[in-house]
Amino acid sequence: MTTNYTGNNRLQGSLPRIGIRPIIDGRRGGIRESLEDVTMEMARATAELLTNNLRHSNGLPVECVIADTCIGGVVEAAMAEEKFARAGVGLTLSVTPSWCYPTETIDTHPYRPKAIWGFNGTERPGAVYLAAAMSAHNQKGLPAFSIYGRDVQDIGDSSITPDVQEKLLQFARAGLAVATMQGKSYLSMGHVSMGIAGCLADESFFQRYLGIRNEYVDMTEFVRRMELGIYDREEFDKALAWTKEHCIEGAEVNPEHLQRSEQQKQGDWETVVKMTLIARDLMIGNPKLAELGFGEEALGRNAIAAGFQGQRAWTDYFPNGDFMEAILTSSFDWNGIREPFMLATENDTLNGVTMLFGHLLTNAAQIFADVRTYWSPDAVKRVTGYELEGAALDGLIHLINSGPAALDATGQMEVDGKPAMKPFWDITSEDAERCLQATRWCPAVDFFRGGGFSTDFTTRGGMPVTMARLNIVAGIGPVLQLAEGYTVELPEEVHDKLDQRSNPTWPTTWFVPRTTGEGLFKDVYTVMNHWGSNHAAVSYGHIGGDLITLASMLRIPVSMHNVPEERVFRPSAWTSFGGMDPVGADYRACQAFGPLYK
Ligand SMILES: C[C@H](O)[C@@H](O)[C@@H](O)C(=O)CO
Ligand SMILES: [Mn+2]
Repeated sequence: MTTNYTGNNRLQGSLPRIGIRPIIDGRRGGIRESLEDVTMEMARATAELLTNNLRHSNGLPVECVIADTCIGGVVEAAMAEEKFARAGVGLTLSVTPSWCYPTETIDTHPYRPKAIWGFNGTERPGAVYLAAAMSAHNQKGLPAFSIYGRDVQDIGDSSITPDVQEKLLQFARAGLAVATMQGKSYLSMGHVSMGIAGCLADESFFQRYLGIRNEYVDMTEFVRRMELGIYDREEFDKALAWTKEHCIEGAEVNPEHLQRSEQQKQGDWETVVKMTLIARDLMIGNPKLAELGFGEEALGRNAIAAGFQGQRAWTDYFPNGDFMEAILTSSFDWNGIREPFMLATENDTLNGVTMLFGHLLTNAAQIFADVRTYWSPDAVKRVTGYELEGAALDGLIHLINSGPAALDATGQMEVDGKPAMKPFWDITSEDAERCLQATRWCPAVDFFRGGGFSTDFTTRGGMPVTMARLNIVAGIGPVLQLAEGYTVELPEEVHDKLDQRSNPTWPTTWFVPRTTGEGLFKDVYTVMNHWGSNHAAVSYGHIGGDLITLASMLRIPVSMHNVPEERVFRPSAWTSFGGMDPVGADYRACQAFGPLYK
């Protein structure tokens, strides 16, 4: 399989760059001159760190743009701003080892994420500037992130200490996510699925918090395109052949009278492959369609995320979207290894956004899941006779989407010998093949009268993951909740007994959140009992700190998390909203500053 960088970067809009702003004491005749080199070196070192450690989710390198001069006053600040505007800078990092003049030099862009690294060296009062600049940002209502290393360094020491590196990268990952979403679309294919409120696209939320435009297409568009052949028919032939070779049919669990004939199933395979091509083309377009005479369709909808309603209007008659959603959210298909798409089942727009957050922060595929069942140790013992042990000692949560999930979630890829979900550029064709081999495609069950093929696999245990969900609550607006934890594996016969009670043809991830013995993380049951929706998006790694940083940039409060304090990184202003009560301060700050794009 080849690695294919053309994935989703047919999206319009430049990939955001990071602006680096070297700030300096403007006094010439000695002071400024003595600082020029060391300040510009800080900028170069910062740019090198970011470029070497960050990539856009489509695999392209993240570029930094350094101001042409050190910024000692308002004119040089304006010159830098002009350069950044031309270069598509979406977030800025100011760096300085010395005292400078805050209101003359800070980044006053109204919504662009911004941070300042004040060098901890006492030859010059860099930290004094940092605090004064933060005070200016806070007085002006332009929240900014403060980065200050713990140990004093000698002036001229151009190394970036690990604690500063961590903060610079955490800020940059979240800031890139904010900037990447701006100006893109969320495409609803269909509308509300079975009364799920998350399907209601809250345009005010998308526009004012994310800068994302809502686009809509009726599901009949799939019928039009299939019947009129508005898809790349050569690719279809290639895709169908690949599907027949790599997608192994699984158990037929339907009763006789509901089973579809072999002929029907062959037709269903063709339909679901076409649906996959069409959904992708609807999201990001396809120049091949223009060659077929369909210029408008070739453009797509510039969708960085989308949802497919599926149930029930479509699935009561046509094959369901499980294959389409599973393949598109995976990091590979018949064209090779590529960036996964963010495609929400049942068009749950809020879970789709949560998937998008996780994807932009990790660059990996995301799991869409129903949060279906909490299994207590007693219940597992009663039903299976098995005593839960190890990480599952306190019980476990059955995450199982109603049919599809990214094949990356099989956990067949590894990092350092452990199950993982990797950015597509680190995935090998052997990884992809193992994921496919660990998956069975089972004829759809009775919920889906029109047939289709659901994604049956069980995630390997031992993977660090973060479960999250964006909710919208009247009177507050968007609220994020998250739980870091691990996947766990049950003995096969135990899993089968529990799985058979649910829907054994669907994808299972057994999840145990990290609990603290108190509050919302008192125990596993409490986490499930306070989950705000039927769905969750699951990312690889413990990314709760990054999600908290991202949420603060978007002014979205976090209602529930189990992230240790040292990984919680928000703008310095949050402290003034009651740093002794961080959760309340978060709510008060988000309320006070309001949506990022107002
Ligand atoms: C098949 C069922 O209708 C499921 O799709 C339904 O229970 C859900 O997934 C609800 O989120
Ligand atoms: Mn669901």
